[in-house]
Amino acid sequence: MFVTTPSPTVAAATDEPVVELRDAAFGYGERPVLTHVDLTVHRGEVVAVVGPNGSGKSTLMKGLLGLNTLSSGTVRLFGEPLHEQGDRARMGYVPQRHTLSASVRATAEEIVASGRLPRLGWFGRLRATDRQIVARSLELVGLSDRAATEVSTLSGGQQRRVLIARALAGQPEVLVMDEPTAGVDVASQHVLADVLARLAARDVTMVIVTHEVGALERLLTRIVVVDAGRVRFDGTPAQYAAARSDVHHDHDSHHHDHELDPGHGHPWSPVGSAPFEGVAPRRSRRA
Ligand SMILES: Nc1ncnc2c1ncn2[C@@H]1O[C@H](COP(=O)(O)OP(=O)(O)OP(=O)(O)O)[C@@H](O)[C@H]1O
Repeated sequence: MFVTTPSPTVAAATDEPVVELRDAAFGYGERPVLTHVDLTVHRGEVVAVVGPNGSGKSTLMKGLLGLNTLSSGTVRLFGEPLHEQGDRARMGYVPQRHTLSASVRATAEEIVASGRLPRLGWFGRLRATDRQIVARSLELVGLSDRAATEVSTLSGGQQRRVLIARALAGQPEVLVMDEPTAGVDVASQHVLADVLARLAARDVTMVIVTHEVGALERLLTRIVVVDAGRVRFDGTPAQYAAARSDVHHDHDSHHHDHELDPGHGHPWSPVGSAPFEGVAPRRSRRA
């Protein structure tokens, strides 16, 4: 309900995790891609999930949305087992590399309105409140003035923002985003970071797969490192920076492995761009 009425009272009333994974294993067929995942997300947190290409980040996101096979362990959403979760709209999802095809002939407003579908009543018609929520979602991503624009004429960054607005229109309680800033120019990345900061200020819980931690550092409460199908680290940005500098120190003196380095020298790696230098310790959660 954050678009019209942020619900801090709900957050204050319950300390129950919104997402809770215990020893979970996820995959697509017989063999799990990710194993032994323990992850707890509380209301109001902004969690970045980082790691090398192919390490299992998207698989983790799909796993907590129930979009792939849970082969062992448990996933609980809002205190209930995943498969008993009746209201799927409580989890919003912005999938990876999803842009709108050039052949889509629809305005930004129409695309965002489609995100309202899970919330519509029997007759499936947009009511005045739905239209207000659609308008508010466009406003949150800074695209009110493009509501009537054909999406195919928008830039890649603007299209990503339309897709975020579409997810917001469903009024999810948790927003799961798979690389929302990937493939857009630096200026658009900053605009997207501002959009996410606005959502964080409204206590929207977010789990964000990203290769550009630096652009989001000011709003993160936690960083989770996934590598080779396992969660290797889970802590605050300050703990992450400290752990990484320890590992690097060890490496400099003893040539140890870069256990916490999600980049392993990948060009996108936050390592080297010093994303966490000088970041003050943050609340581990907002709620
Ligand atoms: N639909 C699928 N069916 C089978 N295997 C898959 C599927 N999607 C991903 N995989 C495999 O799961 C592993 C992890 O992939 P995943 O997409 O989760 O990694 P990632 O960390 O998100 O990578 P990237 O940073 O490149 O997006 C890879 O070995 C990949 O080939």
